[in-house]
Amino acid sequence: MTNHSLPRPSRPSIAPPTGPLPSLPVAKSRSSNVSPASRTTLLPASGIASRAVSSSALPQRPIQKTHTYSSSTVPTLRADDSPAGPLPAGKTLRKTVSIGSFPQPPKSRTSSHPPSPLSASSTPYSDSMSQRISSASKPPSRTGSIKKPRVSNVGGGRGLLGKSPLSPPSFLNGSGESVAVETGHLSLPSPPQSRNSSAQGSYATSATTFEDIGDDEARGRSDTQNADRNSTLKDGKGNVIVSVRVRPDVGAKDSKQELEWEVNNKQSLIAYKGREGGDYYYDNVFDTQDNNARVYDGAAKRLVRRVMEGYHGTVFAYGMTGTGKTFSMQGTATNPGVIPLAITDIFSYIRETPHREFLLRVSYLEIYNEKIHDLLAGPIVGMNGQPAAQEEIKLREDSKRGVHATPLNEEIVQSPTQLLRVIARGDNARRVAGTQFNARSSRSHAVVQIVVESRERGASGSLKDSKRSAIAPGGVRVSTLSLIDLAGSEKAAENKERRTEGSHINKSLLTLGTVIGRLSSDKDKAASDKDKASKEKHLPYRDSKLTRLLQPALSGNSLVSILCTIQIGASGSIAAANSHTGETLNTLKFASRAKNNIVSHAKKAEESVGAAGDPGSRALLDRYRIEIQELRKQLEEQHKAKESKKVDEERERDEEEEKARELEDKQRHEEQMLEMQLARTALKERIEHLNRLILSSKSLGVNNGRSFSSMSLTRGSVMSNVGGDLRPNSIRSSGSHATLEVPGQRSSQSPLSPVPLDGSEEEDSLGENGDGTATQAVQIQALQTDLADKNRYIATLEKRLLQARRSSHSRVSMSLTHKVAGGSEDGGLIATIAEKDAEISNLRAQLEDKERMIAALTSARKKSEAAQELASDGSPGSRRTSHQRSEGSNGSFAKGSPSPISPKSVAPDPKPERNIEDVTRMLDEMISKQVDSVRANSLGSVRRTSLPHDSNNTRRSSLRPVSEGLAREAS
Ligand SMILES: Nc1ncnc2c1ncn2[C@@H]1O[C@H](COP(=O)(O)OP(=O)(O)OP(=O)(O)O)[C@@H](O)[C@H]1O
Repeated sequence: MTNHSLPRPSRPSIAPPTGPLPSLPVAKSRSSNVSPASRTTLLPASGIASRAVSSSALPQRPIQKTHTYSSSTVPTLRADDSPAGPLPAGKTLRKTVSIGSFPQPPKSRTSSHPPSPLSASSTPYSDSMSQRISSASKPPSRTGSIKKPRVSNVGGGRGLLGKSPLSPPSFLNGSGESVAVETGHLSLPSPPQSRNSSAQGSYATSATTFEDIGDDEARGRSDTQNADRNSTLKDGKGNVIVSVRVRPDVGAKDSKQELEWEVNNKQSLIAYKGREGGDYYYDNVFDTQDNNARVYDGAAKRLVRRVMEGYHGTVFAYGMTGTGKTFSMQGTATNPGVIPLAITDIFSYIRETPHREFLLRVSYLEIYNEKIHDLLAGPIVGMNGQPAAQEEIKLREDSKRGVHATPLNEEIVQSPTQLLRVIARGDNARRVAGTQFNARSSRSHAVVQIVVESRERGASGSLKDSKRSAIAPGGVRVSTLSLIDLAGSEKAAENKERRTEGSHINKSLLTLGTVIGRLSSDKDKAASDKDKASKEKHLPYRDSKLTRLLQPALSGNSLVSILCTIQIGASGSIAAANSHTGETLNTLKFASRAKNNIVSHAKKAEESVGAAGDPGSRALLDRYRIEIQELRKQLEEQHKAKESKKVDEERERDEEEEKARELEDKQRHEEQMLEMQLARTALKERIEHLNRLILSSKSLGVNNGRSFSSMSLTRGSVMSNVGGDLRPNSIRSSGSHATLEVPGQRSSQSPLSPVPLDGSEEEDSLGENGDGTATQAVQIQALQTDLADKNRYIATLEKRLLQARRSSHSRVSMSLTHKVAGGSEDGGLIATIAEKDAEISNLRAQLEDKERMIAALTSARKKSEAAQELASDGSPGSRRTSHQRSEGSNGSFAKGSPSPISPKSVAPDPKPERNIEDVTRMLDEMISKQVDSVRANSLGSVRRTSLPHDSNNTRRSSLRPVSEGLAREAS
């Protein structure tokens, strides 16, 4: 039987402790001492296993890799060393509550169950002995490593993992076996495994479910062990993983020490063969060859995944100073530790879970000299510019958040790089100092806390949709991953500061050990004692900040993974080596107690719905969602308000435009009315003038072709309305005067306007001497006045027309832009304009007629004057005529009696008489024409809109019948 023992490592760089190290608070009653009585392995003193093959000698990866250290003294395991004493049959060593999905036992192919160490009391030693012997008698392995047969009894101490066959399966070793199988040990370095970055490929330790058997196989675990663990697949589930990592030695090695230790990572065994020795089984044992990736895969990967699924998880590294806690947690650039690998996995998980959305926030604190410091707070500058102290951070507890430090910076992170950067910032702020054992010793406990919030995405599950939807169905799940690098226990340093730090560190670690040590009795107590206060009194969580902070994890709310780091070899004095060994044993015992005592009831965090409204809620994701929803609502409201304002403005604008249009229409209408009124007035005035003219002409007898003398004779008849031969000249009533609406104009402009209709006008019209000469002059004067009136009127009309055109142009251009149904109105306007034009041209024509008439009258008068002059040159006719007229004035003439001035009787020259008659006839025609036209115009204006406006001729012709009718009516 040959065991290959490793050469003792020399440690030139790290001097062994010179004095006794302060022992960790290990409850002696639970020590894992292996009772000599129960420890059945009887190793010959010479049977020291040593590494027969150097790691460099064999290029291939060994099937097994166990570093065996031998000791001349064989430790004994006393079953009665257990604080609880020998376990009664069926008594469970640990009460554990597990979740189905978290740690499950490994799958294995065989089912070889070694006897439990506890069975030593109930099982004949011979059984185990025979097994060990048979095991030992197996042919040597490929490397020829033959290990001494040993009995490893762990049952006596709770910290050790052996069990009675009566006891239920252990979380750690499945069936609770205490493996005492001798195996060949290969001291070959195992090549670093390629790390599976996917969270899916993780495997668990003996206490956890193996999801990737291939990984386990790669590790070369023995079939036997896998089988043992498989046997507990169904019933052995735990939420606590305890791993031990052995730090490689550097420099000189203590061969004696090395020989006393056996590290078997395949069996997850660490055996100490010295005094108080024993076999220590854990979920994982990482030897000196294992890199950080392997440590992470074995100790933390599964837990990290569970945290992403909604469980709380705590990973902490515990061990003596300089044993590699920080190295394991942080790692190096080429060998990243648990923290960076966990971060990578967190983001891998998020990528692989598209149906959920996540929010990550991170905080980083340290407990230094029993004070909490925020490592992410950055340097604080005081009022005087000097660095100031941080606000005191306290630990508080509430139902929602449990125990938590406050106030503490939390940073929301969105990428692995960002998260790593935040943590690196905290690392830089952490207190480290050179100590006797570690050039960069952590002087504080450092806690990285990553809070994972997650919630189900919307129904469609697409990122886009979920971004759009304000609130996805379901609540927010909040879980926490705590990654803790504890300060290492250390002996009192010479430096005062280090000593103070060390005392605080040791005190908190002592409290931690005490709490974990009392957890088992707490479990028993829990059933009967529900009182929290008495429980807390029993468990001194409040004795240190560290235990207070770890309270949720230790009291079972969290999945726990404890990585204990040890260093086996220690150079230096015997005392130092002994102290070092004692310290290592303490660490191992702590690990065993933790595994045995910590009971995790970890449950998936509830999805909190509606917690967002609660300001104390941790679910930032929900709060953000609500905030986003509210902001969106505000935005929509603002948008709506803006829209309605716009609509109102538009409506107001429309109303204003409408009003302006109406006003404009009104103005236009008024203008039109005014124009019409003016036109009407002017027309009336003209009619009146013309009427007066007609009256004058008729009273002169122009119409009936009589001579001026006969006209003068008929005047009296007109007045008296006597004589059927006489025409009723006075056809105008005073009503026509009443229609004149511009009296000032009329009275001032027209000399004929105050002409009464009672016949007095005839006095004027007859002239001074009543011989017709004066009448002609009066007529001419009247016509000239009328002409002046017409001119003025035309000027007025033209002015009005111009104004009307201007306003209509502007209106037309306006109405073209926004008028929908203004066509008829425009047509009317245009028609009005055309009508006015026609009227003007008509008036011009009339004016021309008048001018012609005046010219004719003037020439007639001249001729008449010439004729009179001739007559007065000796002709009695003229005097007679005058005489006859005077006679006539005194008496009445019979109808048809010859006129004294008749051409036949008295006219010396028939030519002038003819001329006068012509002129009279012409005037008569013109005047009657004018009267017709004016009357037709004045009456036709009423029907104007329905009349065609194409030309003056058309209008005149169309009006004629009306004027004729009127004339008829008048006559
Ligand atoms: N497994 C390992 N492989 C290689 N080097 C290691 C290993 N573990 C630790 N070391 C080295 O040992 C030294 C001390 O390690 P580390 O600082 O991690 O110890 P520690 O336990 O954190 O000490 P302390 O409690 O004083 O902080 C470091 O230089 C580190 O690189």
